[in-house]
Amino acid sequence: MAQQAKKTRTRREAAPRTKDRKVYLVDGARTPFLKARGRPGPFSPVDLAVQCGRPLLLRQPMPADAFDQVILGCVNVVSSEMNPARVAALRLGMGEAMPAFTVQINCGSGMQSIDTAYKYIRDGDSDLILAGGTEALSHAPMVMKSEAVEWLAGLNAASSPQDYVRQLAGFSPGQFKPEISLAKGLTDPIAGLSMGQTAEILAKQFRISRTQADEYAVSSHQRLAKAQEEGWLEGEVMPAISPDGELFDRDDGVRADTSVEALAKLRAAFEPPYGQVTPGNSSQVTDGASWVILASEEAVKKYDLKPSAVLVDSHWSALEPEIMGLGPVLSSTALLKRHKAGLNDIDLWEINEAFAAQVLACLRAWEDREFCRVALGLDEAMGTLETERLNIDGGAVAIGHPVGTSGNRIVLHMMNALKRKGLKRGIATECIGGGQSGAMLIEAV
Ligand SMILES: CC(=O)CC(=O)SCCNC(=O)CCNC(=O)[C@H](O)C(C)(C)COP(=O)(O)OP(=O)(O)OC[C@H]1O[C@@H](n2cnc3c(N)ncnc32)[C@H](O)[C@@H]1OP(=O)(O)O
Repeated sequence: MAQQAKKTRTRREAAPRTKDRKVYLVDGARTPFLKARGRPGPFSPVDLAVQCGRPLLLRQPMPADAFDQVILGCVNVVSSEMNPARVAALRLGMGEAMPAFTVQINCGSGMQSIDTAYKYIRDGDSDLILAGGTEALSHAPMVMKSEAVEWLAGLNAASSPQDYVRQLAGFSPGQFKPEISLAKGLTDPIAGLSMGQTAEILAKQFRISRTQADEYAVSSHQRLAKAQEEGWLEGEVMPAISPDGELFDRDDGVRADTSVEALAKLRAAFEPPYGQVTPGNSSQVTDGASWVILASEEAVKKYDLKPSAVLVDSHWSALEPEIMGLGPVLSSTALLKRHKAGLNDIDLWEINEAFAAQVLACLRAWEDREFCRVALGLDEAMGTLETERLNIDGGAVAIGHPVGTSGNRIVLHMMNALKRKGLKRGIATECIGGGQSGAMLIEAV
């Protein structure tokens, strides 16, 4: 355990800041997260961003063109919507003069957009930014194998009938079996492991049992079901209406009636037959978008905004791709150290649930003295994070995980949950495929 943690690295600003302005999280909204059900869903990435962006902008006191820029995270950009940030900004009526750019850092994309906005505002470059994440995993394209592309290129380049016939003779139907880009995208190109296999590694290393992972998954569903029932997601989840008039008003992957017994029957998804990561304890493949509005003190005063929280600090870390799921331990511990806080000094935590076993491994890592000594440079174990502080309204196992969106969703939900419960400090953190991680410290105002 300690061995593989040696190569971890954390990032810190190289130059001293010239300005250090307060950055407010004003408001935000998301779509319901819609499970990908084997065919393209009703919304493209930009459709999703527009569905929740429009009601969010309409409830603000300032006009849509008052923003300085739009930043949007998206992993799987579709070719008809290149630079989805700009397409969304224009479709949202933010004006042709609105600068907008898209960021991609796998599952960190929706959090990276917030962090980039935070730094623009903190450093005095902007006053008001719309930062989001969007992903339509159900639209992930099927791609042709490179052999098929080469064969077609050869056919196209044939300069004589003989050449053409020779090329035709090389035809093999097997070359044309499409690759699903989603499965490819969820496989680490360096480690050659699917994201699910990286969770299997953590489950073994930190001795997470199948039952523990399944219990965690059941609790995620129960917490989300309760939040839906109690209306705690109102204002955060905006209904979406498809072009043919179908209304989507809640995260549709929730299974309120699931049980540990039902989950125990599911087959391992990534390492059958003995693996323990299953469809029931993995994050779901979903479509969804989320936005957060960030503002400087000047913008808050100018438009008489009522911010929910202050974004106090952020941190990014990197580690081996094979154990990418441990990333939250690194990035959030760096924040805790910088702010001289322990795990339970933070009122609420959002750790994105890529996999139940991966979240549990993070909790175990903090309890492991040797891991904390070698990987985190601490004398003692960090301790036990009280689970009633963690993902209090469910996580990606129940809600779903549109990869470019989730980092944004957890910050949005953190700011709303702190407000609802009258609590002060929260950390939102997530693992990132490729072996990275981001964390944000937020304080309610
Ligand atoms: C990428 C980064 O940068 C970092 C990261 O976050 S890594 C994480 C990225 N995301 C992923 O890797 C996605 C992980 N998840 C998956 O790939 C897929 O969900 C999976 C391959 C594990 C399963 O896919 P699937 O087979 O389509 O699952 P799904 O349709 O949800 O479930 C199959 C069946 O299991 C059963 N099931 C699933 N969940 C259940 C539950 N909670 N209770 C009872 N039964 C359940 C049901 O019978 C279900 O069939 P129905 O929906 O028809 O009832």
